[in-house]
Amino acid sequence: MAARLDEKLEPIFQDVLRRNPGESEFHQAVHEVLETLGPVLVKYPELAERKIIQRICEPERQIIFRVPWQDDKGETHINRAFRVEFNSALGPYKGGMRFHPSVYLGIIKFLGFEQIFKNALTGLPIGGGKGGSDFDPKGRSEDEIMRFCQSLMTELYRHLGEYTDVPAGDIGVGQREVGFLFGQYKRITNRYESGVFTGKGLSWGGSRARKEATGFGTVYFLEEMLKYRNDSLEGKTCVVSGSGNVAVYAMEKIYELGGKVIACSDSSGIVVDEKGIDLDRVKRIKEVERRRISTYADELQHAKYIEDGDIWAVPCDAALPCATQNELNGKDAKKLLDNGCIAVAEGANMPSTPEAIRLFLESGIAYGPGKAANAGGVATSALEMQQNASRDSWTFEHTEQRLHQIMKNIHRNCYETADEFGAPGNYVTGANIAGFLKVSQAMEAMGLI
Ligand SMILES: NC(=O)C1=CN([C@@H]2O[C@H](COP(=O)(O)OP(=O)(O)OC[C@H]3O[C@@H](n4cnc5c(N)ncnc54)[C@H](O)[C@@H]3O)[C@@H](O)[C@H]2O)C=CC1
Ligand SMILES: O=C(O)CCC(=O)C(=O)O
Repeated sequence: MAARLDEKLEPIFQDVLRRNPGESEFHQAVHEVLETLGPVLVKYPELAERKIIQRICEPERQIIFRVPWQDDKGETHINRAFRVEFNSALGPYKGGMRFHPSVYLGIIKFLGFEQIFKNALTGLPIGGGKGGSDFDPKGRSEDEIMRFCQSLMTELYRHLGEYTDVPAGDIGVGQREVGFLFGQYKRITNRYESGVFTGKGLSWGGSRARKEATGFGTVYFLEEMLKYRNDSLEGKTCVVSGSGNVAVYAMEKIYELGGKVIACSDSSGIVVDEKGIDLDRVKRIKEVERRRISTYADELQHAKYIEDGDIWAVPCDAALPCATQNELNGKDAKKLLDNGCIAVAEGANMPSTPEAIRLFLESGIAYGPGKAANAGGVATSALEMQQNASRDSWTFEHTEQRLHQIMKNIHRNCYETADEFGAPGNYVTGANIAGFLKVSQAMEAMGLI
């Protein structure tokens, strides 16, 4: 675990450890936020008296339930699912659902905790929540996935609602799964409540640019960080981990803004293509055929596939971790810095370990933490909710323009807040404090909640 906290914050963290045993990812996420809040308590001592931090660290509600389902052979399986409704001071709980075998309460809690601050930074009326299951979709047929989603929603529906809790996708949950989940919600409740889910298909209430939003937003954030340093993405070499929803559209926007992507990955290995990753090929392999990224190198002789390879060892100007938590550790950070990397923008949630973050901050490179850099996805989800509420459907251009402006605002807010609290250029401090102040002010106004 990272450095000791200041004397007011350390007991709060010790309490989080005691109350949430074994949830290491949640501890990590809380510690990272507490590390930056010292100057806030100096400026606003009343927040400490009213235990606002302790309240924010405790979810408003945690739902854990059984999901029984049958595979194609008739065999019964039991999975566990979660929805952590963390904080609703700013709006209905909002955050994705993750299907991955590694999912347990500690992962959903870390994601829900991050979501509180991220959603506050968007400036839109959304609280923080997250959900998921230890179900592994890999190798499952479409029918099996549908049955699993229907069983999960048969329990979860009673906790959702457009004014209560609004899920979306995350790892292992894309538009197909959102369709199965939303369909079962509609069937059970007998309500076409479009705003209860985001990431929907365009013909049934989805928003244009939502699919692209997280990746595009991450690159807009990167562009802003570079612009503030009188630099740009033009001609920059980038590596992007993952090849899922966030990674694919981050790559697309990098190309649009004049950069070049030379490596991407999946959970089996990495692909390096010095000529520039062929994005149409990646989209076909991943979005249509749902195959491994190694297929890329099978098809293109000049590209290199390295099983279990280390993407952060590929020299680059900018690195975009877009796969999963703790995928970039201290050694990786050192490799990136030694190879001349000047910027890191996180498309994934908490992809860098505390040691990696420390090295990035000490080096003075442009480092954009996930809760700021990847907020474009959830922001566009909130725009989807706006369109649903007004029975409207915006153009791609209009929605993307809104997304772009939101990312510029988030960047400026983080930058200026970091400055104000004595940490110029430190977007971790800026994002945590700006998000925290917005949520705590709303909580204060509502009394002891
Ligand atoms: N989808 C969204 O709108 C948002 C997603 N995120 C975050 O972005 C990251 C990626 O999410 P999506 O692209 O939506 O998911 P996805 O399921 O579309 O893609 C995930 C990618 O990460 C790789 N991956 C997953 N687990 C891995 C592991 N243990 N080791 C190595 N690679 C692994 C997968 O092979 C895949 O390429 C996650 O951290 C998620 O929480 C953050 C904000 C919004
Ligand atoms: O669009 C959403 O509601 C959720 C996006 C998400 O899960 C995230 O920001 O990590």
